[in-house]
Amino acid sequence: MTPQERIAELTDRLNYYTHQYYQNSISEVDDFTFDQLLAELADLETQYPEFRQPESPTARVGGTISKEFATVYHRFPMLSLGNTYSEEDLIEFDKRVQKGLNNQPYEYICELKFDGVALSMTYENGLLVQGATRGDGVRGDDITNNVRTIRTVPLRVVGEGRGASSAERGEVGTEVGGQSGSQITIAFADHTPQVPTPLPPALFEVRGEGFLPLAEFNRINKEREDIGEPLLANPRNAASGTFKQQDSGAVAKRRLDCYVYSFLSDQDIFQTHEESLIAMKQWGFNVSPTWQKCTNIQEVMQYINQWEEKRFTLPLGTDGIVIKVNRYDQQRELGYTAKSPRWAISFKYKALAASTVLTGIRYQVGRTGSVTPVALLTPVLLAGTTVKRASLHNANEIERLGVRLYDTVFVEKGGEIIPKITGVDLNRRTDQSQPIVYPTTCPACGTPLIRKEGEANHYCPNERGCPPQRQTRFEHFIQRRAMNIESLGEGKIEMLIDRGLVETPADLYSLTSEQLLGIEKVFLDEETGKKRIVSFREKTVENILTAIERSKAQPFQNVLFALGIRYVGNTTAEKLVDYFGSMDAIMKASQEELLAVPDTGPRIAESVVTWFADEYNRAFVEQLRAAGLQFAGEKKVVEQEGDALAGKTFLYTGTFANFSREELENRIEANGGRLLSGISKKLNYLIVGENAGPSKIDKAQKLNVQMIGEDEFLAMLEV
Ligand SMILES: NC(=O)c1ccc[n+]([C@@H]2O[C@H](COP(=O)([O-])OP(=O)(O)OC[C@H]3O[C@@H](n4cnc5c(N)ncnc54)[C@H](O)[C@@H]3O)[C@@H](O)[C@H]2O)c1
Ligand SMILES: [Zn+2]
Repeated sequence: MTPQERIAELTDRLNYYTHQYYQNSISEVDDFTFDQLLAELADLETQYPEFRQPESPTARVGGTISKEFATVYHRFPMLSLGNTYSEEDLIEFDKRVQKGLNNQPYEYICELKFDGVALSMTYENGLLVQGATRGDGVRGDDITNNVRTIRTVPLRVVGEGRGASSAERGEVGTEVGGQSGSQITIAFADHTPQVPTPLPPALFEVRGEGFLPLAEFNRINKEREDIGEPLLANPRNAASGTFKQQDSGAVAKRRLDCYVYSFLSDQDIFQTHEESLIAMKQWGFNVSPTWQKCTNIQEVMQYINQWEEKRFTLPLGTDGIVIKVNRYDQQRELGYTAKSPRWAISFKYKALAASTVLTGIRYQVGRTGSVTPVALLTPVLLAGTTVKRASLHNANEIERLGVRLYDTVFVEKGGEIIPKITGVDLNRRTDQSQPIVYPTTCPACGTPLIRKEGEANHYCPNERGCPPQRQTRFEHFIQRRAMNIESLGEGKIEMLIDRGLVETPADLYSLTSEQLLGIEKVFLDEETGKKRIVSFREKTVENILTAIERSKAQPFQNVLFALGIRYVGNTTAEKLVDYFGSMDAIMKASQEELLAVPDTGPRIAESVVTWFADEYNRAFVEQLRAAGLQFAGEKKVVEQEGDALAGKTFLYTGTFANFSREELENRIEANGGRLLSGISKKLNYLIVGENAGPSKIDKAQKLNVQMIGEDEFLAMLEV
């Protein structure tokens, strides 16, 4: 391949990855590979500037704007950061800074590089007036409504100091619990203000990283697994996808967070970046306490080393550190390239890897029957924890890696809690290695596995008889958000099933204390080899039976969720109850009727109809009814106000001064109108609010749908 061809190829490939990454929140390659290809392209372009493509990714900020949101122009460009993976590069950077500043003294502020989505937030007279994405650096998407859902982003900034927290005072002992099981104590640097904190100016902007906390990411995935939804790939892409959603109600359900790391204003109220970090914290912004001032590059190196492993204890994913020249006048002196500031750089950690032997594979069967292979490894130390397992996702992944049993494999720890296998050390493959034969039958019950068109996972179709599926169906049923009988956890269900006391969760309601008293089982912890005895003593039995009895009062919405219908999570259950009001109405509903429920698509509708069509499931439901569970809820009654909108269909976009989304929907229905879920020829009116989505407006124009404002809508109601 000639350099010219390689340049063209790299440009295309990198632009494609960039599009996938920013537009579709998908990483087709890992960041290290991406950065290497980008560096290769930059090198080639320096050598052969004549072949440089006009759309080269080397001089542009990666993202773009999308049609779903209104476009905003940034007051100050939102740039990228130069990045490096080596100490040598960092020393080079330091030399450039030194030279650029003509050997004046300077200091750095080091921060963690948070792995999420860059956000810009503008405040006017203390109020949050705009939240935007970085976009192409010049223009971004107006996602104000989504940014407002972040609880740690103040909607209003009052200039009073909030007083320093213990972390800011540099006290040791703040606990950060990102990793399951381990609590590490971290000492943060001293962030005591050196100068009095000024009041915030009338107009200013803060920038930060919007992220999905790891705990939240895991919670969401656990829920998705429970109802049979595909899992989110990683916290960064999940955060990016969430910020792009239109429905800020759905965004609010994922508890996003934001660490703020930069301040911009026309007024010079700070001399240094450090002052701004301290002040933003005092004004009520969420500033991570992990930053530190370093007086030379050696101290920067120490900071880097110090955080290499410790960063895994933080509540979010981080992929490196960011080094910034502290003084603003010096930042100005150093200036910018087209893509990034010359006064800052990021140092990215190479993913922490270790090599170990794959000793076996355990195939786990989930509630909805999906089979997931888990790699069993010879224990190895990685980022401060002993790793014995790694995720392998599915059969495709095993094939992609070409991994065999007893191979030496590389395991890496990225942002996720469970490490993953990233490759095979072929040099160390021995005669002992054996191909992995993916099971064709369920490892738990022997039923032949099936694989649905287009799905990566294999399933065990024996929903009823398969022990782990049965077990997890109970776990689903007793969880707090369902029937709330959590006192049955810790192996107790297994014991009841083993004894033949229960077959389905409905059988719980006929348990008696005579049946339970005295049951005992010894559990052996595989990892520690410790024994644990669970026995049903008088007190335990009493607690369990009381909890079962009490669960009969759980609202209908919880009961519907507890049934364990695929794709029917908590939110969907709530919507179904709002719409139909009772179990009988839902059981009778046709696919079409179900589709009329807000946010219910064909996948859910089909799943509900199929589930209730099954006699076994219906018998289960009847048993629950006989036990006295709540089978009806509050149907959301829309009190009719009139019929001014009768026969007319509506859809809305944007936000409104007089109504919330819900109020607007209620008013439409209360006046005889009907809400549609998308723009089609059937739509009569599109109500356009503030920050309306341009793509909806485009489509409405094309289909000649009448667009009205909030006032016109109100006027229609008056008739
Ligand atoms: N895997 C892929 O397919 C793929 C595709 C495109 C880009 N990428 C990744 O994205 C990177 C390019 O993205 P980029 O241009 O956003 O650069 P970047 O992510 O390397 O650096 C800039 C960004 O860092 C973030 N940041 C986090 N903590 C910060 C802090 N304390 N201070 C300042 N900024 C902080 C900000 O969001 C800022 O916009 C590449 O290096 C690559 O790793 C990956
Ligand atoms: Zn099975």
